Amino acid sequence: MTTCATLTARLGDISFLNCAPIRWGLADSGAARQAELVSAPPERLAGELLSGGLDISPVSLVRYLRHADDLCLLPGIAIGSDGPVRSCHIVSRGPLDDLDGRVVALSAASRSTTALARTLLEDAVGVRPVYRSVPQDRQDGSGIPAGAAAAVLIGDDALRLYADPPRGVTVHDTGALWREWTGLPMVFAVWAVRRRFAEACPDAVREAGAALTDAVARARSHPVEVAAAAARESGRGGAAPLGPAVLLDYYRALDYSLGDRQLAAIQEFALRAAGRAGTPLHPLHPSVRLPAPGGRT
Ligand SMILES: C=C(O[C@@H]1C=C(C(=O)O)C=C[C@H]1O)C(=O)O
Repeated sequence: MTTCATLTARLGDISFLNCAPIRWGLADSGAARQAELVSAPPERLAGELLSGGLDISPVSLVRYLRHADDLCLLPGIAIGSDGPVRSCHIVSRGPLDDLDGRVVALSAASRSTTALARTLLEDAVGVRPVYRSVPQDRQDGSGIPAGAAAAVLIGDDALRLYADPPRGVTVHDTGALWREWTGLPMVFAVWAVRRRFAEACPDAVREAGAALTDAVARARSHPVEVAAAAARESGRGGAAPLGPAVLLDYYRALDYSLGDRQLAAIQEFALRAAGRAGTPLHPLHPSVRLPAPGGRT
């Protein structure tokens, strides 16, 4: 049985710096003290959400589009960019049009960027690489594993490569490539709600949605504090810390909104990337609407 209480939804949190502003905003408002926040990489969160261990979580856009029958889209919040995103890349040792027949390593941590990169390489650049899935943490300093000519990677590792590209490696920002090709923003991740939880506890969902959009607004109005907090977070676990200036630029590039342009971009992505994500992608349908208070839509 599902029990409902305000802000007791089990909330996922992507353990990358892309969600540091949201963590900051939830701490600033005090919502973080009430909510149960589970931090993990996006694929682990998707597994937890689909198996019922979480109620609401950010997941890769592809995960949402694949499972749109079981998930609702939380309105008003996403992770995307209108142009360069700085943390979702194809990294290569040569031009992208040299990748025909060569091995491109795809980070197993990503579903959206890997499908986007395949679409860009095959349909915009016009090459047919051979793909190999690799755990992202096995990639070496260049981001490109032995035997591969290029790699697709996301998150903090990708942001580090962007901030300080190794010699001989070119970083191709997939948000920028998608924008050049389609004129549209890209949505990499959305917040999804288990449909059964949304139907049973619409008020808890609305409250969690309000807390998250409020967290984004708070972070947006304190960019310097957010960048400083994220810079401290970036050095945890022995990683080389990123400077606040890099993070300030990163959060300027990231767009946490989900408006009409982003919804149109999701439709376009679902059409263009169909077949590159392993399983069919649902186009957006009325299921994006949350159930109305007191009943189903
Ligand atoms: C901007 C990012 O957004 C993300 C990209 C994802 C993907 O490619 O599947 C999934 C979740 C987000 O973490 C990033 O990870 O750098």
